[in-house]
Amino acid sequence: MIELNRISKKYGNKRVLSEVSFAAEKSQITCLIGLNGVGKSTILKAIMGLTPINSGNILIDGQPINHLIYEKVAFISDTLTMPSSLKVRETISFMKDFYVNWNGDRARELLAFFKLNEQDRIGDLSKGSAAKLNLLLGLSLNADYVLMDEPFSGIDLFSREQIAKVFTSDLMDERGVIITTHEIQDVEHLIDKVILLDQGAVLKEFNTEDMRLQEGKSVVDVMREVYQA
Ligand SMILES: Nc1ncnc2c1ncn2[C@@H]1O[C@H](COP(=O)(O)OP(=O)(O)OP(=O)(O)O)[C@@H](O)[C@H]1O
Repeated sequence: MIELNRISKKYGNKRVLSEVSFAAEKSQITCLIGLNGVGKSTILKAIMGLTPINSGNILIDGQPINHLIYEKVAFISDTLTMPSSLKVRETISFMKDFYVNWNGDRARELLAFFKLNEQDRIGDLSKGSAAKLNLLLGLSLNADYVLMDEPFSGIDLFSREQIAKVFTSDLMDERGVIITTHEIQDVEHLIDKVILLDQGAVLKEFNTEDMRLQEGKSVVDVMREVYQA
């Protein structure tokens, strides 16, 4: 389980996160939702130890963040950070050399599933193909948890459907996933838990199935209630 306990974060004098607490469990997809600038990416970066927090703590399987984080947690940011001159094949080869937990079979599987061409240069990839490659690179790590920042951003309908399919495949089986997205209708049926954020704080947290069964409300219904109140 990834646990955030009352974490707060300031950039300079600007408070971005205020005592944020939630837990994301294995075998579940937890979705962080909030308007632009509410602090979703900052939360993911804090979990990865990429940005220091001012107070609170983060535990991964009961342990504070340590140097083994990259073997336990894969972080798929919203942009592909590989040099544009590299080919897809070279990028995959780089990952294989760099990460001890690289899973070559899974990479080949995803390469075929996304119909990516190994000979294409990163700089020549369309936005959708770059997002798919980014996903491939993150999901080909044998990590217990996957953090995804806006995997659907600016991507066409069919590519979004293809990416959403990966969420229900055995690639995700036991993993704990935390995703941020504005494209809630693409993932509504896939997510287990929602954390609604506003001004750096948790406004509401709920299990999507319980919400449907007990109150007959979709995620969008709850968002309307909460944000338009
Ligand atoms: N390195 C930084 N230095 C200063 N301020 C920052 C930095 N990174 C983010 N911020 C500010 O922190 C706030 C939260 O940013 P963050 O990127 O976490 O929001 P977000 O919810 O992911 O936004 P979006 O939905 O637009 O991706 C914003 O006001 C942003 O301007």
